[in-house]
Amino acid sequence: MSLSYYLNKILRVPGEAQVKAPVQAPGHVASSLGLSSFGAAIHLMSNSYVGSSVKLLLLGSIVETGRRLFRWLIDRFGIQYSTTVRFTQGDPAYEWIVLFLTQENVWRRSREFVCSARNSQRKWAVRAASDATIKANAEYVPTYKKPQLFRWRGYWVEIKRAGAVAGSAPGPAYYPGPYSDEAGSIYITIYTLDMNVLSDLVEDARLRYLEVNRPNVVIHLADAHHFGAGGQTWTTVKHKIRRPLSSIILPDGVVDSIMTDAQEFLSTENWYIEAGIPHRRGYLLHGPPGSGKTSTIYALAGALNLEIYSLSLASNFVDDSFLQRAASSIPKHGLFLIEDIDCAFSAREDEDTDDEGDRRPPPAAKRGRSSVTLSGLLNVIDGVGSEEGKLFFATTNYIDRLDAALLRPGRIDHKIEYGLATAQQAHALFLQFFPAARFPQFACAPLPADWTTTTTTTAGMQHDTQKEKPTMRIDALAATFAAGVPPGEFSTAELQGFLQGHKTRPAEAAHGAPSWVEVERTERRERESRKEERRARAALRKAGVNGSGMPNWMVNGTGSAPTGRDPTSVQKAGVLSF
Ligand SMILES: Nc1ncnc2c1ncn2[C@@H]1O[C@H](COP(=O)(O)OP(=O)(O)OP(=O)(O)O)[C@@H](O)[C@H]1O
Repeated sequence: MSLSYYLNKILRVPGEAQVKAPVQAPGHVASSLGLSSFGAAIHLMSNSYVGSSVKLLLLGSIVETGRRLFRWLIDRFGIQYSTTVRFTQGDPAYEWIVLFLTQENVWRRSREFVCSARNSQRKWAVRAASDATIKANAEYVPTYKKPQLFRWRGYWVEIKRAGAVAGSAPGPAYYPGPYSDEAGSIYITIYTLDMNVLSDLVEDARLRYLEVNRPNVVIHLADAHHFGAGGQTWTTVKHKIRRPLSSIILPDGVVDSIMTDAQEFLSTENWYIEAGIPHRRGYLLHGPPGSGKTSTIYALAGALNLEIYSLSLASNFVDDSFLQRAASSIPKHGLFLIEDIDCAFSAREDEDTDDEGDRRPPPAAKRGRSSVTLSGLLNVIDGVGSEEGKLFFATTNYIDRLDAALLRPGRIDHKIEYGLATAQQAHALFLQFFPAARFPQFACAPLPADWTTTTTTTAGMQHDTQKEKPTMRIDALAATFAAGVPPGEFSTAELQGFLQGHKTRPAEAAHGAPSWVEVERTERRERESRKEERRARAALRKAGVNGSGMPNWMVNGTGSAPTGRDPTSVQKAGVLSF
């Protein structure tokens, strides 16, 4: 037989046409197994030149077959003895697993990082530096470009990621593997047959997340920057230190009433089910800017242990479908917050609200046009496609712009009005800024004239409070401050801004309030007169009159002579008289 026949026999590929060889029964079976070929090959190998070539060929075939067999075994093993789960960025479970991986120090085996300046949104960051001052500045985000194995409770777990590294600038996928089209996902594979191990891992991750975030309020924001990647809506997470409810200064009973109502709602789910009433509760906080609406909601969420899902209808990327998806992806007992809810009411957006003395900002609809329609908004509030058990909060500076359909009970169950600071609020705010405990020298004021200054430190901070001579007790100073600020004229945020400028000088703050009020009033008057001028100029432009007092069509031929129009309309603008 020829050499080509033997080679053909050895290297044949299943399914490939074979060179026909004479069949020799009973060696037929051995022949079909390739044993006769093998024997012949051995025989050939004894010939020096041909033999070594065939040996090489044979060796290569064996190695390749072994490799394929190994791959096949790994694949089968992987399919049968592992469970893979995907965590998508934007889902709360993604946050749990990110923290879990960071705590498990999986990054230690990473050899590729993205270095970036530290910021509050980074989730995968590792601050690997021995010097604490350096640590604070830069962070190293593992790319997890290659899958990594780690041990958890005796199980082998593998992590892969797809898409950009969380917290890094959007760009090409860092893991250009089979999942590269799915931005911002983490794949966890556990090598076990037991599904319970997977749920145990996820639960472990969730508990760690709750523990770490105990001192914080977690706020999920819908961020247009990331919108589109995998259709996620809640893509940005912020952690704010919990603010005590007592730090919200409102008329007596206001905060307590919201808190009690919300607590009752959360604890009476069965009652809602039995009564056939959807288990949700809506609150509307309305009033001028800087009066504490958002702060109240954050403080409540902290006290009730709820995560906030917040979006503003003034964001131009929010439309009905986005709103629907965002609402339906909020987990049970999440607090859904819509800021600037008046923005959904474009019907009345063109009304002129710049009345003299109206210090509110332009309506949300004017600041950023929302594509959300009233019916889209009502559907979301009614809970179409969303989990029940949600607290819904909305804020607005313009309650009069809201449609009656929105305000009906069942959608908005509780309306809370916020106002500009009262004397009582000014007094309380002053005491919050200057607690007697931090200013002990004011406790027994007035002091003798020969009182000398000393320097003390409180909680590691050096105060120069003693530089100010305590002539009055703190509570007396608070009363002086409250008397110096006219009630209902300034927001709490404005008073806070003034007091911040006197952090360590309570007496100066208290006695300086009246002159600050005068300065503020002057500035407001100036702002108002500038606004008035702008309004007059706009009216002129509308009427087709230029700066010379002559109609445009008379001076430069632009525009057209007013025909059939009220001839007094220009005069009504208060500028022309001809
Ligand atoms: N009633 C208040 N009690 C305590 N702090 C307040 C109060 N009102 C305002 N502040 C302070 O003023 C700042 C702005 O408050 P906040 O954002 O809650 O106001 P807002 O009413 O939500 O304003 P906007 O309508 O512009 O959203 C915060 O730093 C907050 O601490």
